[in-house]
Amino acid sequence: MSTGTGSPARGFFACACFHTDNVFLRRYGLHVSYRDEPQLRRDYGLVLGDHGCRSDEDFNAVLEEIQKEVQRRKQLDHQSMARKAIISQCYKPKHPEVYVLQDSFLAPEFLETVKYCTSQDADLQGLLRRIDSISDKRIYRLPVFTEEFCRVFIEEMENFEQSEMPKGRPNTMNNYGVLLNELGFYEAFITPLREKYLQPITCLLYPDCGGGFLDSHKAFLVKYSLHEDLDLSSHYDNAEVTLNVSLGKEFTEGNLYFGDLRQAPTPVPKYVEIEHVVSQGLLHHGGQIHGALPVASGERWNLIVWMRSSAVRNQLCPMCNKKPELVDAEGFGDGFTRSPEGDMPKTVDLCSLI
Ligand SMILES: O=C(O)CCC(=O)C(=O)O
Ligand SMILES: [Fe+2]
Repeated sequence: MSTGTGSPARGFFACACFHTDNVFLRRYGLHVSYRDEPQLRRDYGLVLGDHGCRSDEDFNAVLEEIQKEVQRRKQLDHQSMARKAIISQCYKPKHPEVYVLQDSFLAPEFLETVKYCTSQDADLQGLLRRIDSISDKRIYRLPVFTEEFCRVFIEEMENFEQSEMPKGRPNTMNNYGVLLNELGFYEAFITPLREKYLQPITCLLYPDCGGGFLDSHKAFLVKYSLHEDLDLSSHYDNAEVTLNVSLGKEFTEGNLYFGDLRQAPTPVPKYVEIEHVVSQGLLHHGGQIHGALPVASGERWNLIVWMRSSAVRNQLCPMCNKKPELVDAEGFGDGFTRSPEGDMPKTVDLCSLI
């Protein structure tokens, strides 16, 4: 199902768990699932207590936070589409040219790597000679954009931020940043970036996790500064493969850290800390537990592309670990499709990483 032609995405769904699972409680830095109050007390009473939620008042505040978040999620698609319509009618871009991906935005080394990956004799060993393997966790660093493109792209995002346009937030954990779908960046930028440039690379790096069968994404910018979000709690992405590109501007600290795969947590996780290199990107498995340390000064902007493979996630929703219960959604939804039983591509060996 390609949308590389610029036609809107069709036939994608979300999983019903979006309305119940992985609700982030900011003040305790915890993710919880919620069905009703007795279930919350039963499943999380102890761990909430350990995190300082002790009085009835604390517990009621938690309940209120969860109900507000669930309500927000129920209205999310509708509100996002409404914002997108207003933005497409009323927003005046400062740099309209950045909305259509050009080779000139991309680092020459990245273009070379893509060229290699699309050549007939490309293999993993050859690719690994061209990109940096950062740890044994299958995290890789590679140049992606030119520095000039990063500068202009952030300028465009700041122009949007300073405009009167309605703005959503990237996810429960990031309060600042930009949802690229609402700004109209998918059709001519993110979709071709995924299909034409990233997939040849991820196909070699993550063949066991749908890296060769990516068919949708969620893309956004995150922003950290002393007056806004400082850091990001530990989490895994709703993605098979994630691209995280450092765009600038000037900042200190704010390193990323990576632990185990969500499917294989060890009793004492070993973390690897990774610095940002402006204009370079990291590719990692979406299920790798990770977070970001606080920035100490300046402003940090990163482009995040959560890439999804329906062939993989139709079997098991990564957020609830069950067969997905499909619910209608706008656009790419959360990347699930209603596939006839057994249409999984033969070569995808369902993330057998346990
Ligand atoms: O802060 C970052 O660069 C990482 C963001 C991230 O992991 C996410 O939004 O999923
Ligand atoms: Fe993440």
